[in-house]
Amino acid sequence: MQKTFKNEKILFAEPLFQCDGLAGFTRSELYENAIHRTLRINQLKKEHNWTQEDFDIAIRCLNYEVGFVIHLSMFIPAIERLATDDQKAKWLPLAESYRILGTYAQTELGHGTNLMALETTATFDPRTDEFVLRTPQLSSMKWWPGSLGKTATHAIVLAQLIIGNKNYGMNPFMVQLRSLEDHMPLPGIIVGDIGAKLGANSNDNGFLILNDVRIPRENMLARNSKVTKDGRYIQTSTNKANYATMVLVRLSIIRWAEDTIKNGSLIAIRYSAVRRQSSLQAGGPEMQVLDYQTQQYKIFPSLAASYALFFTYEAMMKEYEIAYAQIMRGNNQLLGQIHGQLSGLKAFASDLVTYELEMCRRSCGGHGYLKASVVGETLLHTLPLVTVEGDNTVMYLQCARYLLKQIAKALAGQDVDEPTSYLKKDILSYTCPVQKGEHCTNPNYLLKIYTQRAHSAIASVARQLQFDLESGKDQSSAFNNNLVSLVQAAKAHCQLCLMKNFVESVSALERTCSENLASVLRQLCLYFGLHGIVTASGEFLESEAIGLQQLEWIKAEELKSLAAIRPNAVALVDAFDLHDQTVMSALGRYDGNAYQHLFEAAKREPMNQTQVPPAYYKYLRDLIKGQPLAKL
Ligand SMILES: CCCCCCCCCCC/C=C/C(=O)SCCNC(=O)CCNC(=O)[C@H](O)C(C)(C)COP(=O)(O)OP(=O)(O)OC[C@H]1O[C@@H](n2cnc3c(N)ncnc32)[C@H](O)[C@@H]1OP(=O)(O)O
Ligand SMILES: Cc1cc2nc3c(=O)[nH]c(=O)nc-3n(C[C@H](O)[C@H](O)[C@H](O)COP(=O)(O)OP(=O)(O)OC[C@H]3O[C@@H](n4cnc5c(N)ncnc54)[C@H](O)[C@@H]3O)c2cc1C
Repeated sequence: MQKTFKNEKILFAEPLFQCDGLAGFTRSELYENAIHRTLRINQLKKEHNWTQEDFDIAIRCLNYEVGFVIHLSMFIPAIERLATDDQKAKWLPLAESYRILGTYAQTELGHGTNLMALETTATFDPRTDEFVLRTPQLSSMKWWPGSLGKTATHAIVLAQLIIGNKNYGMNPFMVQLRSLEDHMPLPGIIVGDIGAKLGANSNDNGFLILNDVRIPRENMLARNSKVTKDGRYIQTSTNKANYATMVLVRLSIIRWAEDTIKNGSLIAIRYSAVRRQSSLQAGGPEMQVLDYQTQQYKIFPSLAASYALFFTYEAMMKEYEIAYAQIMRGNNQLLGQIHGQLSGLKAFASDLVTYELEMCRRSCGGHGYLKASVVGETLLHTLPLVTVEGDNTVMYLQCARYLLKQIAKALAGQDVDEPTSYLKKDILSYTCPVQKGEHCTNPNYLLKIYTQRAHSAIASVARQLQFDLESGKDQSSAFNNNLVSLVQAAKAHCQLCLMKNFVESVSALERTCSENLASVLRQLCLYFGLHGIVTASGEFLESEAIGLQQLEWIKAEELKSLAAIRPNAVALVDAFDLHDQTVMSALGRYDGNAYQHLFEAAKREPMNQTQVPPAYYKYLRDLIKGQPLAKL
């Protein structure tokens, strides 16, 4: 599942990467430890001639609990996508050698989603051939960018370009924030950390106020648009190309989601295999909780999601690479497709894993509430994925916007993109392929059902929008009246994408892998499809992709699938090939000794380093001895 990291032994031989001790760290210690880790991984990369992929896998092995995440995942990619060749030649070597440390400063205190309303300005001053950057009011200050608080020496600042009295919209500007001599903020720069978060507290997300900060004209990243010395704005590519960095990160978030749900399902399944509790026969032996149908119903969806997201990430990475190669050659034909696809799938993947991680946590009972189980920590670290790189609702709406354009093309008899080719079909010619119970065991039949449900959802909201417009509603009112249905249509399309990628990937694999493995993967794919229909049965019925009889057969087959998966459940999470130090969980260790590891973790608890707590001498002693308490 994860390209086996041949360097795992090297990495985890070092105490720095042994994760048990992170509990109890202060924010400053977490921050420092994260920086130390990234720089040490960089040294290991050089010492052992690791590839960039090895470097990336090492970071994933540490659950991204490293420093410079935005420098690596946004600042450098933004230079690669938004800078001219000359600017790349200047800035990339500095960034790649960590001589400058960067962030991507787009979100403001007052705006994150609505980029058109960003308040930071970059005003061209022809007298000095400079831009003057300012955050004009409180709500304008940059707020959230990772590494901005205490680390970044430079920021790619997204600001409204002003020339004369005209606003040319959001453009990217390279701004130095701190001295490279003493790390002090430069004149006009007020910068700091925005404070503790629910998780990811090793990251110094920060705020930035710009008080008339002057930068040279050549600091505007000018691949897609530039300003001439005499103040003319020249656009060399669509301004949507300035959004390219976000598209890449949305792809990375799908893999981040895959990594977190693999951790969660591994912890839940391994613990459920060793935990014995209660028995079905009076006086009988206690059962492995993994044998309870309800426990399987709780956690097998996370197992199936792990594989579904793995296959979808692999497929979308290929789709992105094709699109990006064309875009970097100036051909934006696939820009809309890749934006629409990745907006929706980033939202769907992060929604899916945050829900399933909570189910994994709950499945561990009381121990799921201990930090040492790590499943709760994993959820806390995953929660931002529903917001970062675009709030999920807004991302679904971007996907829906793309789907509306595609169905309009389909209905006009024009070509449509491959991911939406199903919209060309005649929706009325559909017949549910499941005409008897055993048909539910055919993933291809289920795929047809997903296709019809998605097609129906998109067609239905398109019709409703058209009806609202023809009834006299203006565009924005018609849209706002249908936002919920638009989100629903986007989710239907995304769930179809996951199912399609799962079915096609297993079909390709079975041509080369053993029949045993093929049969296990087919079973998991079938379960993923059945469960997805059951959990959204209302929409599948509403779309007439299935009827009540089919739903009855599908529900029965889903429960049978649980029992079929049970014998392979532990092997399927072992197949993730995750090191204990990656999972870090006392409940999910490969040796299965959950109770011993829980107790070891408890013994490491700082409060247990002394038998009698300081509070005894302050409060408890007199209380217990019946002595009057001093004034508190
Ligand atoms: C080493 C470690 C690895 C770790 C890997 C993971 C790291 C994760 C770290 C994450 C840290 C977090 C970073 C951030 O959050 S950065 C800030 C992210 N912010 C956003 O995403 C803002 C969301 N808002 C928007 O994108 C836009 O405001 C929005 C799309 C909602 C609206 O755009 P706009 O205002 O321009 O208006 P329209 O909707 O009309 O769109 C106009 C046209 O532009 C097209 N479009 C929009 N976005 C894109 C895009 N990204 N790419 C391409 N095209 C885009 C849109 O389709 C419209 O086109 P048409 O006119 O043809 O329809
Ligand atoms: C951990 C973390 C790290 C981050 N790192 C960075 C970074 O490095 N760089 C950076 O620039 N930013 C960063 N961000 C900011 C992030 O990109 C924004 O928070 C995100 O884009 C959401 O925008 P917002 O916060 O303004 O939410 P809002 O858009 O204000 O969302 C509030 C509510 O309004 C709804 N809403 C908003 N617009 C619409 C609409 N058009 N239609 C329907 N509903 C709508 C949303 O669905 C949501 O329910 C980070 C955020 C977090 C949490």
